[in-house]
Amino acid sequence: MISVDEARALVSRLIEPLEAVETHLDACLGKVLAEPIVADAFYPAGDRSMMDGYVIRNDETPGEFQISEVIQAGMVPQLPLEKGQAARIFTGALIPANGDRVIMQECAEKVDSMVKITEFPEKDFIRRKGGEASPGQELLAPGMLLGPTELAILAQVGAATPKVIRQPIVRHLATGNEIVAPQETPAAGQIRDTNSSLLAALFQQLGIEEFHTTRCSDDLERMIELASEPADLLLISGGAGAGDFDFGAETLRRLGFTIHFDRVNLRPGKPLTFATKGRQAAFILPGNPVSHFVCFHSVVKFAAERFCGRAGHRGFVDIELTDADALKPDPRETYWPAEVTIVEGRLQVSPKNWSSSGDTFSLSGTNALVRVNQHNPANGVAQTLLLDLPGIA
Ligand SMILES: Nc1nc2c(c(=O)[nH]1)N[C@H]1C(S)=C(S)[C@@H](COP(=O)(O)OP(=O)(O)OC[C@H]3O[C@@H](n4cnc5c(N)ncnc54)[C@H](O)[C@@H]3O)O[C@H]1N2
Ligand code: MOO
Repeated sequence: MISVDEARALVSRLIEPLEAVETHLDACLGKVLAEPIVADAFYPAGDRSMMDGYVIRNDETPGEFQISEVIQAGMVPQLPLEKGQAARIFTGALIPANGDRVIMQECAEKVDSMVKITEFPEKDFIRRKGGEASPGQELLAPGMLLGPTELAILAQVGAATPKVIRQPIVRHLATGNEIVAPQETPAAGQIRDTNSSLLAALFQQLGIEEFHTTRCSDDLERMIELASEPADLLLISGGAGAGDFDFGAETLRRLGFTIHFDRVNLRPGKPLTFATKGRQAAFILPGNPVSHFVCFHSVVKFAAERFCGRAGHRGFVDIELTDADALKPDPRETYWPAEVTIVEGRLQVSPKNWSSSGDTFSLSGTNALVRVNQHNPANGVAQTLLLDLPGIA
């Protein structure tokens, strides 16, 4: 049985980021840049006013100035400033030739075609040509995760179809004769399928658009047929164990996958299985929903991130624990569902009360996992994996 860290190391070694594809800017949020982005020009392209006001020369003293022209943002100034002149200017407009400083309109008084300026502030209120970037300067490096601010930068330099790493196509099979759709009423012995909704939402949260899910009975031939559909990442829910009707591993073997591990020192989620075939990867996730949640956050998410070219951090942070007795240690490394809240300006983590890995209800409000080794965390502080930030809607 391997550790979670060993499982992640194998996943990292065996999964390669997918190829780069030109993608429209509107579809780039959450994707990883595959090329350097450089400035296509000087930014700003010319000296620009930072204020609405009047632009004058440097060799002036306070007094009255003749207004030479009106320069709106988007216009090209027509007249060089002569001594004794001021041009009316607006925020973002180009500074005319000989213009050295902008006086805010609050410090000026316009009288007909003249403007009276009694005082010159120290600051010139001009954004200088090339002050923010010069042509060819690298602004975004390959490998960068594109968030809203990076999209603004791409837009500014006209990179409307940057190359980003393609996202994986994820195919999910929820297996089991006992599972029925959420809108159905289960007959005796049946249960509603919760894992498909859970995984679909987790991949949606990850920003992965192509998540295809199908329910399937414990029927090896049917599982092979469905698992042969095109996918970069194949997920089989249930059938991870060694029971007579656990066909997950056999499905993968029959499709030519190599199984790299089928047991992880993880609670819940011990029978988590990982396999690859060429550049394809597959997991069999133990059927219980809490196991699904934990397997996703400890290993499966990391695999999806690798495909996307993301770094896949797993930053445990030490957080004050409210109820250490609720944590029941086990020989396996446990990832305990928990809720982090902000109490009087500090983070606190409260373990959820879960009785078995089938207890979906105990996951309500979970936004963190607490790592519990052989013993309960000492000194009231728990190693906590934040899945979401508390207090952010
Ligand atoms: N003799 C042993 N039995 C079991 C062992 C073991 O070591 N020896 N390990 C246990 C552990 S730990 C786990 S975890 C499970 C793994 O089971 P499987 O992955 O084979 O999953 P299933 O048996 O198919 O299902 C387990 C459980 O989850 C329910 N389930 C399945 N699919 C769904 C779904 N889509 N939505 C909601 N619930 C689902 C299923 O009905 C079962 O109750 O094996 C233990 N047994
Ligand atoms: O590994 Mo199982 O997921 O504990 O129930």
